[in-house]
Amino acid sequence: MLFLDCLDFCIRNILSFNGTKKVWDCMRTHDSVSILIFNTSRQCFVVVKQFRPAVYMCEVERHCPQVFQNQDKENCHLEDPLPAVVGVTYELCAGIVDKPDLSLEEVAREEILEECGYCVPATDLRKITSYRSGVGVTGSRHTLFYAEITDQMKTGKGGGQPEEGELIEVVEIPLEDSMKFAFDESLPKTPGVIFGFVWFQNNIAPKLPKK
Ligand SMILES: Nc1nc(=O)c2ncn([C@@H]3O[C@H](COP(=O)(O)OP(=O)(O)O[C@H]4O[C@H](CO)[C@@H](O)[C@H](O)[C@H]4O)[C@@H](O)[C@H]3O)c2[nH]1
Ligand SMILES: [Mg+2]
Repeated sequence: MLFLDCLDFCIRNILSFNGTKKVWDCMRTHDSVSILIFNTSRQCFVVVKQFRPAVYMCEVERHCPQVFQNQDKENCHLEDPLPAVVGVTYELCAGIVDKPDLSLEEVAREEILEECGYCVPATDLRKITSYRSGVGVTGSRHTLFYAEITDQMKTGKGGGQPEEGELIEVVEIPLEDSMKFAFDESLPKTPGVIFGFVWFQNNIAPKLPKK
């Protein structure tokens, strides 16, 4: 495959100084977007809670390492399964970029509507920045947007697309609690939540009207 030949060539170039050959497992994934959503009516962030199978499996391994000792087994059966809640994380509203005819802003707009139920014009989305996510395994590009919403913009319930296996709970985090929330390690969350809340403190909070 051209892609792999090219990668092998690059790696050989980088490492040719000592002749080391590097073998690495990579996964090709879609780029993605996420949105830091702030409700100006009630001064709170809107985030989502989702069950993540990979997070759940890490917790299974932490609690019952013996389950993974026989690596050849394709399906592992747990006699006493951990509750699903150990695999649930707080996240920004987000989505994969899998519709080539839509701009990143349009993908973000669709995700806000599907997952959180707010109708935001794509032109109202402000790009914060983009970065590489999952650099150890995937290396895809992730773009972070900021959106302000009001209660009047709520047109649906959100919750994602159950027919695609999505089960999403919409959660509001009051601005005054957001820094404590961001650094509370007992609440599992993505780096995007922490970065987004800190970005807001530096860029938006100083301009908010004083109460
Ligand atoms: N949510 C989130 N918050 C962040 O802060 C955050 N920071 C990074 N990321 C990364 O963004 C990517 C896309 O996010 P999602 O998994 O939420 O993508 P969706 O398009 O909404 O849904 C898909 O996955 C579903 C299963 O959950 C299926 O059912 C759907 O069919 C399918 O389209 C993921 O790589 C995730 O690592 C975040 N993602
Ligand atoms: Mg999503």
